[in-house]
Amino acid sequence: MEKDLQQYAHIPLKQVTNRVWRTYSGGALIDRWKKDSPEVDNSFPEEWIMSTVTARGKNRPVDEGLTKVETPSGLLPLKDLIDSDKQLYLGEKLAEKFGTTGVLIKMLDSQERLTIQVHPDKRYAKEILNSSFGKTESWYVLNTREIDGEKSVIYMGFKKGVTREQWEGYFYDQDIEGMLNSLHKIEVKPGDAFMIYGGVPHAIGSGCFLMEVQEPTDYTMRVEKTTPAGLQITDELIHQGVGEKTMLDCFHYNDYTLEEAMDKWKVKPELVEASEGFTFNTIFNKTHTDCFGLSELDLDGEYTVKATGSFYVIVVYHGEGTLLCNGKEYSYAQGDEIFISAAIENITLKSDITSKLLLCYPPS
Ligand SMILES: O=P(O)(O)OC[C@H]1O[C@@H](O)[C@@H](O)[C@@H](O)[C@@H]1O
Repeated sequence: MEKDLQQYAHIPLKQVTNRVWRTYSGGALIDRWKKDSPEVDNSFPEEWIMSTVTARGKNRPVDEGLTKVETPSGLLPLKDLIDSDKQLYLGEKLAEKFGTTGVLIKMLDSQERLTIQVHPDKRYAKEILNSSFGKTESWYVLNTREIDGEKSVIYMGFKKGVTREQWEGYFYDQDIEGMLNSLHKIEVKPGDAFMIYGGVPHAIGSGCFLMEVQEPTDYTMRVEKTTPAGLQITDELIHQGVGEKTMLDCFHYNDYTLEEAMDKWKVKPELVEASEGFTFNTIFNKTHTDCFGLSELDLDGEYTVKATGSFYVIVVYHGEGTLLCNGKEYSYAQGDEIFISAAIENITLKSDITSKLLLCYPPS
């Protein structure tokens, strides 16, 4: 069996749709991107991509969040393939250092504002949650929609002058307006990119469709006990079992002006390479974090992606074409999520329809 599973490290692997339950509603723009109809907003507003992480929700299926990929012998959990030969699938360095992919990728579409929250940094994750990963994350805005006349915004970081004492007061009083007013509110548009480091308070507003590349955990500390739509959040989802006091330690109580916050966390995509048939931009890279990376390839022709020694993931935001891998041609189309294992040498992408391809990378 192990040997059988190893053979799939030499072909591009596409995953099947993998929607995950959350406390907020959304997802219609994920349906649009996937060309699924009808386009509906419901409690499955996230698509988890190449995930070997299970989602933390109350009374949810035990394997929720885990990716299955299409292989010539049917659908198989990505985790089983990787576990059959970590070096082959992940690459030597990752196999040794983490023994897992080290990254989680998501498409997220909010119909309502998400609750105000924070994620652990590595130190908190280790000391409090006994996890070698925190949940530093990144948002690359792909599309926006106005909902009930509200522009698409995000909330990020404490405003200048906000103190821990104030924040704790708002939490114990459940003063949501007080909490929202303590954070910078930023209108977003497609192409905007933000790093959300562990410890930084944040909330995604309604009408945001974004790609999120992040550390591979589902640790979210929520400070709102009722969601904007009125759903009661259980204690477990508020503090992940560590208690409210320790939950409040997860925040970094640093305050910034809006300008400082934007300088720290808003990321400008940078051109790496361009020719007549393609433009290759880096969005998130080593200058922002060593936890993951994201690049964007706009293709109207041909481009060869060079092997890096680690696996990577191609997400087709739009377009259509072929992927040449180990002498064989495969097709790609909008909505595809493709795992390219470390065992695969260079691949060549050729577009039939102008394409936007998002390349997601594991820790460097
Ligand atoms: O707290 P809920 O509504 O479940 O949302 C949790 C979501 O929050 C976002 O800010 C991101 O961190 C997502 O990765 C996460 O899934």
